[in-house]
Amino acid sequence: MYQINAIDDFDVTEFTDTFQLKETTAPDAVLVRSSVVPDSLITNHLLLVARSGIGTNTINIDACTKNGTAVFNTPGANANAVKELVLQSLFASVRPLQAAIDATAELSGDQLQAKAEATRHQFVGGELYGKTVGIIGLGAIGQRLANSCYHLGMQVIGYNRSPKNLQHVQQLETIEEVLQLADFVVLLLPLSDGTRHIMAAKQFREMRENATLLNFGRGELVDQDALLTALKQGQFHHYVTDFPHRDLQHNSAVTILPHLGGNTIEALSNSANITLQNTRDFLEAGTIRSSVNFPTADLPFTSPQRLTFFYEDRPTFWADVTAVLNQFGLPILEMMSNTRDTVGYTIVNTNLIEHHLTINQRTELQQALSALPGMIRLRMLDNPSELLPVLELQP
Ligand SMILES: NC(=O)C1=CN([C@@H]2O[C@H](COP(=O)(O)OP(=O)(O)OC[C@H]3O[C@@H](n4cnc5c(N)ncnc54)[C@H](O)[C@@H]3O)[C@@H](O)[C@H]2O)C=CC1
Ligand SMILES: O=C(O)CCC(=O)C(=O)O
Repeated sequence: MYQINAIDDFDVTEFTDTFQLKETTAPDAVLVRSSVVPDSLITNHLLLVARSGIGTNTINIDACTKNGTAVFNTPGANANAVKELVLQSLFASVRPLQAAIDATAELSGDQLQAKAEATRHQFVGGELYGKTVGIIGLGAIGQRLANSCYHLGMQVIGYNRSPKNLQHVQQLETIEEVLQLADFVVLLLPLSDGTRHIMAAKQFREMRENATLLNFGRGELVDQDALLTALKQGQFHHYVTDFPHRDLQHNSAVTILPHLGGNTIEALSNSANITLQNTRDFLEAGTIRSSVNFPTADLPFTSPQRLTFFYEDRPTFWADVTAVLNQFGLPILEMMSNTRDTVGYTIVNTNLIEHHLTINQRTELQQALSALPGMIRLRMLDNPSELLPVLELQP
């Protein structure tokens, strides 16, 4: 039974046949929402970290890769939720609804309707129709947002590192070009070394005075000191962020939400289900779907055992593995292999029993494979399927 450390809340009721939750310091797997995964949990035991959500900036991916720990996320699972919150924030940017609601609640006595209507001049809003929205980051959320804004009658411009094949968005070559034209700038980028402070003093100078910047990507995409200076100097009008920071509080030019983008019943349930399924499939079968550091690999588990290899990709690696398997007389019944950047991942379906491997030989096989240069993590898995006959190893 695998030991899982759930840093945030997860309902694992349906998965208790494979794993149990335990607050151990050396878990086999970590489940996490947006909390930081401490490096201390990245021990030899740690097979995977599963992030319920898309952003993996709270996980030390490099350390996980070196440790042979797969990191999973849930691309697209909360994209609609974030899109809808950005739309809600765009509408809230042009119509002062909350102030109008609060003021109306304060009114009392007779002739309420007449009194309320007399306040309307204070709450005149604007319209999104015909305005220009600039979307920076045209991934799962950005694309959905672009379509919705187009259908609201907005001019939609955008920027993505690699241009996308999209209808309804005029893609520009630089962020600065977007900033010069947009009434609303929406940040929907992941946080990485390449995107940290992607909005800094130089970029704020390019923005329109009436513009609103909406940051639903990550707080650190914005250089906060430069942002506060730019707002003070009136370089742009308003900042809406989903990422609270105390230096942003009590500033009438800033609206702060408590990281609500993916916080809908639907998105939370989509993300958690995918996370738990990814976790079970990897623990039981070594299957890799939507990992940010392992290559994708999905091979039906049709054999009594399988071996999985995560390794530094080098030309003779596979010849070395085959030589060891031959030495132990082990067949490769089926295999699937894939690479990503400098690493590779291979699943080999095999049969240790039919080939009369004793428990000792099984250990020797594991040791010989683990010792191959470049091997980061080797796993030997028994088929969990109840349909296969129960196999007994000879002592
Ligand atoms: N506020 C919230 O609750 C949520 C925030 N997010 C944030 O939004 C980000 C985007 O989410 P998705 O659209 O689902 O991810 P995605 O991976 O589908 O899209 C990200 C896009 O950014 C582009 N990109 C990456 N680096 C870039 C750069 N340096 N310059 C320009 N473009 C670049 C990629 O090519 C991709 O098209 C997440 O990484 C996360 O940080 C995501 C979900 C919820
Ligand atoms: O709602 C959450 O837990 C996190 C959403 C988010 O920021 C993401 O998916 O990257």
